[in-house]
Amino acid sequence: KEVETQTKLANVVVLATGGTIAGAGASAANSATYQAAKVGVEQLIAGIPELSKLANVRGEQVMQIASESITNENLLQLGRRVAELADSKDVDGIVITHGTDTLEETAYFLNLVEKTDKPIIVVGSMRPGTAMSADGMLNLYNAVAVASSKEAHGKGVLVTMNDEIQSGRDVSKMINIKTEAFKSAWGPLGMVVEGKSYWFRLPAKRHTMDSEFDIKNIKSLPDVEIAYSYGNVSDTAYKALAQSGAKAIIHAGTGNGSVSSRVVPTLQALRKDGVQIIRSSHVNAGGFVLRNAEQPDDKYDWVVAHDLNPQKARILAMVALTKTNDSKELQRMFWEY
Ligand SMILES: NC(=O)C[C@H](N)C(=O)O
Repeated sequence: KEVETQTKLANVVVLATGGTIAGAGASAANSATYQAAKVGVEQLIAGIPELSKLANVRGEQVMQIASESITNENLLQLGRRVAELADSKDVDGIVITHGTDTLEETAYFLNLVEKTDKPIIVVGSMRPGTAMSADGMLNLYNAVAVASSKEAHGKGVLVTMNDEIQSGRDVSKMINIKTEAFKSAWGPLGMVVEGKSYWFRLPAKRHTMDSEFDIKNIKSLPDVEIAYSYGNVSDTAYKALAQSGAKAIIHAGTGNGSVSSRVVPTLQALRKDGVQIIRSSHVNAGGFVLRNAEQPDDKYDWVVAHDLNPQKARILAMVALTKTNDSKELQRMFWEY
């Protein structure tokens, strides 16, 4: 009987990339002072014997870095490995352990470019495994639970943090000191409790199987940079980014992606020179940027990022620019993804 249940378990691969979930501190009291990316994937898996009841789990160490240091090359490397595994009939679900600083970027990237309906779950932790009340163990357990479930198929790339199942597209790190750190302006898709998932809503935006992007066709990612806005902002950063070769600049604007009158002429000129200008918002709980509100985007030929925060807008812009440099097409993509 036991053998029978064993064979029915899903095959889940844990791709480890580093982060605090693989972090280690000097003492159990060190919840914030520690080194990220120290513990290997085998040790992470071995630390949760209960995983073997959920799935046949094996690990692969893809990289071992703190996620603030992730590069476009790292993203492509990870994306390609995920695609290979998703193509394998021996793999039912994929979990990626990741630092939380750029977790939302990687999750959104994979959501755009992986052509599979198999579950892909990105997970991290806010405290290292050596700390009191470390959250990584349960987050990873929940990730494997969702990755091995039938219900997670076709829902795009997901993130399991703090018992919630979030869409990789929507979720963002909102605070860096609480375990309740990851939120979406539009709410979680579901919850995981004791290894079982409970679903409440579905993602509405195009993703994975329904996406026009495919990691297999992406050789490299173009340079897209972000410039932050605030009172008394100057145009220095925008000019410097364009000069260094940025194909698009994400304007991390105030409010509705508004642009200071000191910066508008520079952004108009940069657009004339061929740089795509994409207006997003850095407001805390989630921006909502509309075309021709605050600025005449039609007239200036700018694009709006709608509800994507600046770092997510950078991801979509890079992926989109591998297909087109037409601002109308870019705008369509920003509405659809
Ligand atoms: N909580 C974390 O994972 C933060 C860490 N700096 C990282 O992103 O790798």
